[in-house]
Amino acid sequence: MLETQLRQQGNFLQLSRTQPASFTNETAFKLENGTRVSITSAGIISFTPANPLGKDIILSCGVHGNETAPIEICDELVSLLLREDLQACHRVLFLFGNLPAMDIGERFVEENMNRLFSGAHSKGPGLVNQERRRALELEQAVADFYQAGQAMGQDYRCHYDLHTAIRASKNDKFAVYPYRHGQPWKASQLQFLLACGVNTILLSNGPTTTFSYYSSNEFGADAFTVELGKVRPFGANDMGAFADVRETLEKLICQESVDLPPYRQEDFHIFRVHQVINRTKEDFRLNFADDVPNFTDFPVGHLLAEEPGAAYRVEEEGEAIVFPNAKVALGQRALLTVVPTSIEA
Ligand SMILES: O=C(O)CCC(=O)N[C@@H](CCC(=O)O)C(=O)O
Ligand SMILES: [Zn+2]
Repeated sequence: MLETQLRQQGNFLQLSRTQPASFTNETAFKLENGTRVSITSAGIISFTPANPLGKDIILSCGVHGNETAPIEICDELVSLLLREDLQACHRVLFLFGNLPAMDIGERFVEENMNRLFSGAHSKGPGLVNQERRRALELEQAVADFYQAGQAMGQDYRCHYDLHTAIRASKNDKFAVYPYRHGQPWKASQLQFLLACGVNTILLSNGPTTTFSYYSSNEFGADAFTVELGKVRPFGANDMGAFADVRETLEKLICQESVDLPPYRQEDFHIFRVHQVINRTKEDFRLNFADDVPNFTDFPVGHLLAEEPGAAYRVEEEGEAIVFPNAKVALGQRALLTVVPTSIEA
């Protein structure tokens, strides 16, 4: 009954949100084209072709519940795969992160899930809320998926964690490249992101508790947090703005390889993280307006933010702001600053 509904209607996300208990026990079945479908929990579904080619691909979305465009993109891809209008040739795992936050149209219910990976979910008070328990469940889904792939001889891992930003951005689509502990940044990955319409890259300067860093650091996956424009409610996204990313993800899943032109530095805006400014006091203030877009730069010495006992100023030429949010929980990142840089091709 569940299987028939999924195969005919492809409505996995809708069922996950409205009847999560249907997926308490694993649901597994084979499509006519030989692909094995496995659902291990609400919002967690994988597709394994009969003869998978070498890539183990993870696409996650909705780690923040109000970031709807990526959820709509993944929902459509899952639906097409279930109805066999698309056929995967690589293994692919889709993770719809924070289902309860989607229902209330908020970034999170109790706690920002994208600060809870790499074990942070179990630190401090422990697994006390649904975001913490879900972060653990998502980590386990990633580990199980990649370990099963390894046992099958799969030889490549990637994870694109799809988001949208709270503010408008001067560069509308951008990606955060998690810290690689001295390993080289990969130009081929930047070419893939460019094909998705993402021409702006932030190179992280240290470990974080984000989902993309978890997959990169613990499983050697090519992993990114990908920001696909600005947050809008379900149904309010101009899906035409996501045609490139939608098409390129389809190629990633359904073609042996994605044809990409050689890397050209001039196609990109590349930044490295310079300052990570955390809110440590209740009275934390940003010194610019709410509608100042991401990637706006300020003159050296300009006061960016302050709280009792601390003033944060621009330190380098071209230093620009990203992800400003004065309302984050105490101890969390309230602002990143970035400076232009380049990578060796
Ligand atoms: O626009 C914002 O302020 C936040 C958008 C967002 O959710 N960004 C991610 C980035 C994660 C990373 O640094 O890799 C986040 O803040 O979790
Ligand atoms: Zn987000």
